[in-house]
Amino acid sequence: MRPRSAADRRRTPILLAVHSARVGGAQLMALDAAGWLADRHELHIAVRRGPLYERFAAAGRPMRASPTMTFGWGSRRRWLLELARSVLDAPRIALYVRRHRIRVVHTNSTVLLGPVIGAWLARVPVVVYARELPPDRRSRLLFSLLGAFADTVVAVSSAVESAFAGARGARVVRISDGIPIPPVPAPREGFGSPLRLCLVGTVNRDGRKGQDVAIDAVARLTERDVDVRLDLVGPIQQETSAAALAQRAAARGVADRVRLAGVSDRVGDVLASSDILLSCAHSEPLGLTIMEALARETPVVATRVGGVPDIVRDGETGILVAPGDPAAVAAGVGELVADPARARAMAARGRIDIAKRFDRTDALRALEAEIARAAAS
Ligand SMILES: CC(=O)N[C@H]1[C@@H](OP(=O)(O)OP(=O)(O)OC[C@H]2O[C@@H](n3ccc(=O)[nH]c3=O)[C@H](O)[C@@H]2O)O[C@H](CO)[C@@H](O)[C@@H]1O
Ligand SMILES: O=P([O-])([O-])O[C@@H]1[C@@H](O)[C@H](O)[C@@H](O)[C@H](O)[C@@H]1O
Repeated sequence: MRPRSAADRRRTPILLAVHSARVGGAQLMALDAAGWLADRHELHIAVRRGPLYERFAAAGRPMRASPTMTFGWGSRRRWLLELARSVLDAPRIALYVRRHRIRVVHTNSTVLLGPVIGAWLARVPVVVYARELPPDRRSRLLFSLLGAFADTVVAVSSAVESAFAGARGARVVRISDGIPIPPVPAPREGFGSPLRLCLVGTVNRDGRKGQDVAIDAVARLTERDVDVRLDLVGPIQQETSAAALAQRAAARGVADRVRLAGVSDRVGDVLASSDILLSCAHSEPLGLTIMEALARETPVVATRVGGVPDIVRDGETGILVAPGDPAAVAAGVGELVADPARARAMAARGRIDIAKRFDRTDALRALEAEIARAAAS
């Protein structure tokens, strides 16, 4: 057997638990962290099957995933069942942790409870990345449990940090997710005709990303004779939700202007070729697509919810509007279109600001430091 080198001894055995392998911000950020941690440590990954599974499995040693909790919908009975399943999974995790001498457990989402209790049972620290906002009382209870069992809670924004304000036990720190900053784009002239809007986000049953509001905003712009197209890009979780959006566009008379594009693995290109990104979320813990748009100097109109004001400086780097208000979204778009030079200047300032505050490497280094801190405790 090869003697362990000094570099090997510095490699900490870490178990990363990921809540799903579907395309979504919390999963993509976990994938990025997995690559970063795997280059520097011994990484084990608990993740279920899904479109991103192979990429996770390539980064670390895969193990069976833990059950998850759902947020904001479903019956009380279902929630209790999920809670019971999560708790019952904890001994399996504890056994794995002991057997593989794991030093830290890291979870990518607050919907995972089993690995947190499992680590506690095995007496190793847990670092929870909190990327959600609790929509109801049950989720707040879940946050209290996480706060009690975790060693460190990493909150992705000030809004998420506030949701852990009363948490007992855990150290709560804020590390916003970061993105790779692309090269400065070629200068663009004015806006396109038709005006190309896009909204990037999952189509799911709770309509959290506000695609409905974006469609209604398109209808209002059309009434004002603005020739506009809207691409709704993102995985479609329920066909019924997608059908409801298509129906809405038809009912507002803008079916030919709205396209449900489905999931894309080239969101950067979509953003770079759009005139304006709309972020119409009703609730948003952070909002990666806003950063991704600004990093490409694509102007942004976004709802003032959750962590979004952490990203967008209203009137300086983008336009913030009230949630659930299509007229306000349309007015925000109108404001940008009326003054393309100002819109470009805002987006250019946005790029500089994003590069300074939301750089991928800075975020990953900060996370690794928290994991190292926990391991040393
Ligand atoms: C409701 C909720 O909990 N939202 C949070 C969640 O994920 P949520 O899944 O809502 O993530 P975001 O909207 O922030 O980001 C989605 C990510 O998926 C990518 N994408 C999207 C569509 C597509 O077709 N292809 C694709 O690759 C986007 O480029 C982006 O990188 O974690 C993010 C990361 O902390 C936070 O910013 C969000 O506030
Ligand atoms: O449901 P799903 O698409 O697997 O996962 C979702 C993620 O995409 C999102 O990033 C997370 O914050 C949500 O709470 C949710 O869990």
